[in-house]
Amino acid sequence: MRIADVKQAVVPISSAIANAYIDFSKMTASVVAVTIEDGAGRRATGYGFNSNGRYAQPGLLAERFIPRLTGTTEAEITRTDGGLDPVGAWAAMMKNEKPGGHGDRSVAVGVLDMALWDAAAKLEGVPLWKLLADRYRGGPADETAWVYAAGGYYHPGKGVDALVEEMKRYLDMGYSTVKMKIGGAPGTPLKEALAEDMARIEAVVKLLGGEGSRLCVDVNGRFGLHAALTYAAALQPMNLRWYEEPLDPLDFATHATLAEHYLPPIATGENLFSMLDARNLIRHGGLRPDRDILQFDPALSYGLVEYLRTLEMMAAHGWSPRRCVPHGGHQFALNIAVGLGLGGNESYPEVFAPFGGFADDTPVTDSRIRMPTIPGIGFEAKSALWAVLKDLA
Ligand SMILES: O=C([O-])CC(=O)C(=O)O
Ligand SMILES: [Mg+2]
Repeated sequence: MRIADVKQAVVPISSAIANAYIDFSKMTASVVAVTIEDGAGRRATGYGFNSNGRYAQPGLLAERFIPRLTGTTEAEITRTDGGLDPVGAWAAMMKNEKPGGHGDRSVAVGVLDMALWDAAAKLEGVPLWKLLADRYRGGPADETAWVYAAGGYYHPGKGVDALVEEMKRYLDMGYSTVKMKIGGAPGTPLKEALAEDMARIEAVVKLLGGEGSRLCVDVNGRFGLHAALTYAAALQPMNLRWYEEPLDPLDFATHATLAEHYLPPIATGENLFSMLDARNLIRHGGLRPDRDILQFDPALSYGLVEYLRTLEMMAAHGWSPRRCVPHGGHQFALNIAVGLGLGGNESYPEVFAPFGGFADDTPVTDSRIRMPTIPGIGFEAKSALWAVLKDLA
């Protein structure tokens, strides 16, 4: 195995939407193409990108991670069975990086890691979900994955009617569970903000036939403990599917306090970027392995090599992989969900195109989706995304 070529580019992933913490008017993503030669005359190009919510990392890629990857030896990136070894590539990329302080470096490594797994599966001629089930699960992959429609963003002039219309479109597409943003009126007195959000939530729950268990709400880390508890008291009787990122993602003790007072599921983790951060959440966040949801996004958090460590850590703490529903709505996490038996995956039917969304011709039925069978992650089967990636290599 030899790294023949690595290309990178920065592309916009911007739109006029906002959550409670940021707007996406200037959001960018890094995309990479990594070409591998296997020494037996076969070549494969894998592609990677960094999900949404963190910006493109061209400097880190150009200065540190691409040179380390192209400088790897055959032995470092070849498995004993002859296949490409993303684990060895990961170790080479992380040489001379101190522990802790993950920041944006986990994004740069995650982009390259995605491309390496895409290439590894292509070299073996199998879809990534199958390669993962074969290498790490020792059993068949799941036949379908549970997916839910994430949206409900703030948008200038968007009122309750437009929110309900949006959610109705998701139901018409085959999703039965949806997610909306809340907590997006900072500066408004808490009582008024809560009243406004409860009107938005109740309108969507009404559309869902009164079933709160089909709605997730996402605060994007905006609340402090007082606001989180005030909302929790109002939300608890609605029995929502989950209450997401109510608090700062790294404030573990405060999560533990909230979890003592809010009984239905809490979801968090999309802004934790390493196995060690995830372990701190499990150790100190007071989350409950029988109901809470972990949303680590492999594309933002050092890739699948690190995600495998996170799953191992979870197992050691009594957490099933079914508690994981990754953030990001991308095909990489969907392959991981099906191949490794996670609880499902996020989906963005109307935002973050073309990086969000799955292969063409894989319709969602009852909030479940099937995988394409082409080799790799399946980017070539998603025409809008392939149009962005294909000229990179
Ligand atoms: O709005 C965002 O940053 C995305 C997000 O939280 C999610 O998909 O859960
Ligand atoms: Mg979120």
